Amino acid sequence: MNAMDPLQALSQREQELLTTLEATGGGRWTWDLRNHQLSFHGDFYRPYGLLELPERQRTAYWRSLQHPDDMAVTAAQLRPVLSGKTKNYEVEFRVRNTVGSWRWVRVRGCTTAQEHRGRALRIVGIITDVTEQRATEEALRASEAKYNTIYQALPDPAGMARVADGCFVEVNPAFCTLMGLPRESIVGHTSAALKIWATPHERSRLMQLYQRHGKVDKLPMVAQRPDGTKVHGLMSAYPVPTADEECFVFVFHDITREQRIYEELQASNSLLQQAGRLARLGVWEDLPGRGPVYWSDVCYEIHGLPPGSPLPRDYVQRHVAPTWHDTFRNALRQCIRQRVEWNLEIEIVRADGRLVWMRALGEPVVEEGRVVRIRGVMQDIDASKRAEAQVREREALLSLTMAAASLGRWDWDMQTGLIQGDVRWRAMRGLHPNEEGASEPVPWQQCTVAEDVPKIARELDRHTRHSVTHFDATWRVPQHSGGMRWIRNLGKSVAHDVSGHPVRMLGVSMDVTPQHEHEQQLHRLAHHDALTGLPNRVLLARCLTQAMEQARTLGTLLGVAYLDLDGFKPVNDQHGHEAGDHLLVVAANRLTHALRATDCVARLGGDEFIILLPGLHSSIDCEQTLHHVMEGLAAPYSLGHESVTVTASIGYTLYPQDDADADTLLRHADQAMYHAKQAGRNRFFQFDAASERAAQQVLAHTARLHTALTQHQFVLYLQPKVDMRQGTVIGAEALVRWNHPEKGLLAPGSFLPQMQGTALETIFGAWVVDTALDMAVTLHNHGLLLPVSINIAAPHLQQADFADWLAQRMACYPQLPKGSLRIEITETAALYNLEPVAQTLLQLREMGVCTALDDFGTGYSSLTYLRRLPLETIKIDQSFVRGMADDAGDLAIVQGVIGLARSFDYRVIAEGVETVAQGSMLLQMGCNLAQGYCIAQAMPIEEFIEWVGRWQAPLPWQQP
Ligand SMILES: Nc1nc2c(ncn2[C@@H]2O[C@H](COP(=O)(O)OP(=O)(O)OP(=O)(O)O)[C@@H](O)[C@H]2O)c(=O)[nH]1
Repeated sequence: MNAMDPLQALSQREQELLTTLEATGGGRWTWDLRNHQLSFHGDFYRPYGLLELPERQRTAYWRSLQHPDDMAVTAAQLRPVLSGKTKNYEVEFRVRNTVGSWRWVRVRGCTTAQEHRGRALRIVGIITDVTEQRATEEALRASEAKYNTIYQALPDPAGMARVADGCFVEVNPAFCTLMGLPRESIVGHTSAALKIWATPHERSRLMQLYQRHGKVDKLPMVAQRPDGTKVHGLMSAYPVPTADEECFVFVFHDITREQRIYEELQASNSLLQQAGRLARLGVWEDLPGRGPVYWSDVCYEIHGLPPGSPLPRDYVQRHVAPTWHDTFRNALRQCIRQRVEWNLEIEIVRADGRLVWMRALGEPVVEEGRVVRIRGVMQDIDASKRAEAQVREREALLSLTMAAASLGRWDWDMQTGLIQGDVRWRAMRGLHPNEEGASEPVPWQQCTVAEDVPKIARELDRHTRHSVTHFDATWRVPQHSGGMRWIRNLGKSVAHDVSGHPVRMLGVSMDVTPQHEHEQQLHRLAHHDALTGLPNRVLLARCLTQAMEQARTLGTLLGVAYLDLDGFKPVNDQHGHEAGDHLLVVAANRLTHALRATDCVARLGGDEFIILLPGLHSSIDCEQTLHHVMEGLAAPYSLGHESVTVTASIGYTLYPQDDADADTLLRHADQAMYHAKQAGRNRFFQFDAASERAAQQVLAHTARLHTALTQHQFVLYLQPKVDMRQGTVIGAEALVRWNHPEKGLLAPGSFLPQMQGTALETIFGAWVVDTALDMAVTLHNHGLLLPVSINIAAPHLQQADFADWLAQRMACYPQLPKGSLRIEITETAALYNLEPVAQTLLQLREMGVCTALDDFGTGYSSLTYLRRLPLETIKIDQSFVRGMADDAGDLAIVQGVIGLARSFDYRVIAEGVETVAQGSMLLQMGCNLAQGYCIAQAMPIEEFIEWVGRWQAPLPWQQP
């Protein structure tokens, strides 16, 4: 190279620099501040149209091209350069080129000349277009901001770490939040130091995979927070190229929530499984054309297969009962073709061959318009199905039974009071099954007659309060035909409200009309007399109780009358029993007609009736009615061609004047009736309380007598019987005395009559016999072979075994010779049936016991007795003996008796001989035997023995 002069070299150098500058696209400028001259060099200024302008216009034009927004910045940058504060100047601003586009230019300048105070005089510089560079920088800045935002806002923990030591280089806020640490505490530390992983093994696993594959993709890892809680996540790590050291960026995707949902799902799935097992509900899945692909354990159990065993390929063939093959296949087919759910109850064949009922439900699973699966549930319903069948069978049986028993069924809504029943129930109501509205519920009150409603309401009320018991009510149901049926209804509550009251009752109805009629008939029979139809004793008792209560309540009198027909027996005897019956029926009718409707007449039996007359005010009221009754009864009764009359004897009493109980009232009326009979019949008597009291006294007296007997207060005295002519003692009559502890010695007249007809009479008789026999023995022992006579009451003698009984008594005294005991029977005593008495007397005679007829002449049947009884002696009654001296009649009787005795060949003895004259008269009439005060009074046996030894007959008797 040739050497150049320095100026040439400098100019060349300048040219080279300018060329270099232009090659980079830049331009050069020079600013002469002294001359305010701005010079532009280079092609750079061409696109701005500057070089085409004359030199002097260029500065202003250039300024006009600048963007107004950048003016202030440009000026601000320039100010310190101009003032000389600084020499270098750099500014970027926008300039519009000739096509109107804004271009960014960077201007750099440097002060090359200054005045002495430092102010710039000349500045030179270059200008380059930096539009592209700024665009690139701007894009980079935007990208950086974008990524930073993502990085910062990323919800997953992320960061960068060194591969070499695992130190964290950068971490995002999510990472800090996860760790609960500030960024500064993390960056620069290793995961091991921070104990980020649940186990050290976690990190080594991560690093191994990273080393092996150069990255890690979604590795499941478990991190832990400083408080020890575990965080499940998926770790991804990628290498990041950095200048100086090998790093990787990582993102840890927190899957705690997913994990929790997964675990919850698993838990609920296991719960579902458990619920399925409990409900015997199995879950299954089928693939179309392939059959089952999944069965839960319950499905296996239902089919009797061990859980987990291979699923049956030919399910229908193997496990669906043949009768259900078509149904089941159709359901599956329709499910696939028409995408419809199905629900079947079918029988399946278990592995052990047993047929069981199963319910199966299926639904199609559609994906991309195609049924890809069928899933569903199955349930073992065998038990309920069989129970259902049993219920159906029972129901059928019940229906059959109910039909056979003609029972109707009903359902009673106790809240609304509506009742609804089946066909038979409706038929009982007289409704036709096809009748319009027949099956509609009706108010229960419409099912019966108004009279029965209160009774049913009471039963309903009772049942409501005690619903454990049955509802049981019988009511009447009117029929269209006009009749009435009796329907019994039995019910049981089946539902209750909160307070336990029944709200619904089910029950049955039965037609009990025949039973009811039968019952009524029985009731009639039980309470009425079959012959007359009048109330009987049972119904009377009820009526009487009611009438008594009514009388008490109303304060009126109740008449209770006892009526017995007079002379009814002869009607029977003469006209026959049927005629008697007819008369009774007519009499009953007459009685009914003679009485008021409120009165009551009942038949006790035979010809006895009771009349109840309520609402009376006095005995006059009662007697007026009874008069009327008697008149009615006394009218003639026609029996066939004949006509008879009967009368009535009535006794009555008035309640509560006679304040007795029902039975006693009847007894009182009966007693009064008895008195009416006694008084001659065809009359009525009111019950007399005074005579009742007297009767009571008799009873009390009898009791006293009984006590006296047991306390040995009775004694036998002996009254001698003598032969007046011979002056000899021929025997003694034992006469009883009561040695009364207070009243002294009482004669038999004061106590024997009260004994008559009572049970005591016989007991007393036994005592008399025993005592008399004792006395006979005593006499015998004293050498006195005298017979002792005792008085025997007719009832005692008439006892069937009297003779045997007496023989037994006498057998106790074997030492007594025959004839030691004699008996005397009073003819006034009623000897009804003479034949047996005659037999007894014959038997006695054989035993050596002779019989005397006492008080002869005072009775009516004396002659009959004499003729028919085997007697030995007759005794002339003392009343005739006492009167024979003054009364021709008595004398005639005495003579007659003596004559009769002679003709019947009886001995005759006179009683009550009180004077020697009477004895003489008797002797004259041919009666030698006598007893009486004139001879001796009755005396104790000791005295008697003594008396016998000293007695002598009065002289007049001894003369022939
Ligand atoms: N025809 C008929 N007679 C009966 C019936 N029941 C009882 N008797 C008879 O009725 C009679 C009633 O006897 P009494 O009352 O002593 O007969 P009476 O002739 O009225 O006598 P007094 O009552 O003493 O006046 C007896 O002969 C019974 O056999 C019956 O149902 N029909």
